[in-house]
Amino acid sequence: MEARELTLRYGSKVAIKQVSLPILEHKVTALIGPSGCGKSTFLRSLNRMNDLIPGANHDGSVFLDGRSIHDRSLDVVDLRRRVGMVFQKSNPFPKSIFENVAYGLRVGGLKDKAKLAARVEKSLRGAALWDEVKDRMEESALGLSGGQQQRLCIARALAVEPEVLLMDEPASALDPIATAKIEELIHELKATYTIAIVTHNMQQAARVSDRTAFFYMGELVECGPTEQIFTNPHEKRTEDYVTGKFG
Ligand SMILES: Nc1ncnc2c1ncn2[C@@H]1O[C@H](COP(=O)(O)OP(=O)(O)OP(=O)(O)O)[C@@H](O)[C@H]1O
Repeated sequence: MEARELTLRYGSKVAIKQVSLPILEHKVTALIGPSGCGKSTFLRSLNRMNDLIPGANHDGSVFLDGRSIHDRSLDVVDLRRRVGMVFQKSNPFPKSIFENVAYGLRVGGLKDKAKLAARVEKSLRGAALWDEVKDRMEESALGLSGGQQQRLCIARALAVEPEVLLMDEPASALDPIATAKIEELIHELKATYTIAIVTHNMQQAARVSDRTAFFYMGELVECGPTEQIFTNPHEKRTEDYVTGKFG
């Protein structure tokens, strides 16, 4: 995926300004920066989730496989299937574990029970949750722990076989053990998926990402290999942020 000179406004308020940023295939790109700098806005622009916010409007483009995601002939539902999203707070449906993962498949028209079961199992395995839930598939998803619920939401996103996964602070509500599991999972998922992740936690960005993009007041200050951004950034503002001079 690639954003080119993307500007997004809420009404007349500019949230991100002329951001050009590639999200490289099979890599993890971390979006960092102080609160309100536009990280989530940028992330939501990648699958047009901002379209759902009244007054949101944009200039510039986002390309997926070389095609603009704002192309009139593009089906937004299909875009969101290809570019899935996991939110800060896990949001399982008040349904069984099985039905949470099967949901998108049923909406997509898959009815065959054996095929549904196979896809649900594959997705739960992909989200490193299968062993913990395989004997309780009919129980309510709301009975899972916070970390399990978040992995269930990841399984739900994986079930419809996306190409890109957008994660908005997926571990910020979790304890250190559950966080470590999510980070390990992100590492495994990048073999199959392209990932963009917003995180407030710089150690987490350093641990999970290949590339890091630093945003400040709606602008992309710089993006590069994570190690370079943390040890040898080109911009003074990046250095000040990653060394904790401001937050
Ligand atoms: N729905 C909205 N309506 C109006 N303004 C919004 C909306 N969502 C975000 N904003 C504004 O856009 C700017 C960027 O917000 P955004 O949430 O993208 O930043 P962020 O870097 O993700 O922040 P945080 O780290 O605190 O989540 C902020 O000034 C914010 O107040």
